[in-house]
Amino acid sequence: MLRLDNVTKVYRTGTFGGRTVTAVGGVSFDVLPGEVVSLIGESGSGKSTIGRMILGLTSVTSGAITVDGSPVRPGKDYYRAVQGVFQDPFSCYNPVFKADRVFTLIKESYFPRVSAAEWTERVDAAVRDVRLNPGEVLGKYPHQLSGGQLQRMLIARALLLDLKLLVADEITSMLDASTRIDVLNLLAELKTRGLGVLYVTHDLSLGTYLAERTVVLRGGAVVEMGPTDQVFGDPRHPYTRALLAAVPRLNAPWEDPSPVTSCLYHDSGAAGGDGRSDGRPDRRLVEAGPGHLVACARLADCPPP
Ligand SMILES: Nc1ncnc2c1ncn2[C@@H]1O[C@H](COP(=O)(O)OP(=O)(O)OP(=O)(O)O)[C@@H](O)[C@H]1O
Repeated sequence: MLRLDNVTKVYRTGTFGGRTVTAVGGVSFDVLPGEVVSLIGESGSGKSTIGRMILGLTSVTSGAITVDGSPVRPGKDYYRAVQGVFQDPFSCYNPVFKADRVFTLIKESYFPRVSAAEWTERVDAAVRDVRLNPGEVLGKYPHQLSGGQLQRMLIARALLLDLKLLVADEITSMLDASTRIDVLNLLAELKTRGLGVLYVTHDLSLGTYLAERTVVLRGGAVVEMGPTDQVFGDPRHPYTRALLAAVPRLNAPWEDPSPVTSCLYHDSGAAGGDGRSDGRPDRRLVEAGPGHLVACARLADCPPP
């Protein structure tokens, strides 16, 4: 199980690192085995930073990320269990080598003692698992394959390991509509194998398609999270409502989301007598229903995280 506990990431910027950007502030959520959780937010909300911290590609400033109770430890053992697939499949392949070199590298690192014949069988099985025909994709250069085929080969590569968690960061945004649905259905199948999937996207409709739970992120903090049907069927935070209102609908003009008339956080008394919290965004989440958590909707009245 993946768990983020009050995770914050502050980047240093500027010529001598004199300025800082809080990309993620006090985020807590988990992803259970066999569950797809979608992490939704607009550009710059901190989604990729969370993915990169889980994959050990950037450090955590404070808080903790654990997988099955162990902290992120970039290295062979960790990547045997935790893998990422990203938006642009072409950037993951060296155009000089055939695309199936991604499988060879996995064999060299993780399974050097597996015989060539057995490895061929395993690769064929993994490629078929992602609904590709080995005869059509193996032995080809990246430019001879489509984005969808390359993306599925990266998922097949992950399946060759003893994977527990897959971070899928905008993996369908460069694919055409039908290939996108194929890849989403594939992710949905992965969860039946007990794999946890963190599906990072800015596209609401894709997130709702396959995720049991949804985490809505804004400005590096969670504004609402819970069962997907609750978050999108009964959105309680104005930002979630605004996101939903912004989804284009055929024959329906765009409407402003309904104005904020109440705030669960303040109205529940969770803010204390003076209406202020200790500034930790996760503390500002209150329960709107079972497992359905909503942040303060009058952020201006609360101290910044
Ligand atoms: N290496 C970095 N150094 C400094 N600031 C960064 C760095 N990476 C990201 N940021 C900043 O952190 C914030 C969150 O960025 P992040 O890429 O995580 O957002 P995102 O939600 O994934 O956006 P997008 O959907 O556009 O990829 C942004 O303000 C971004 O400018």
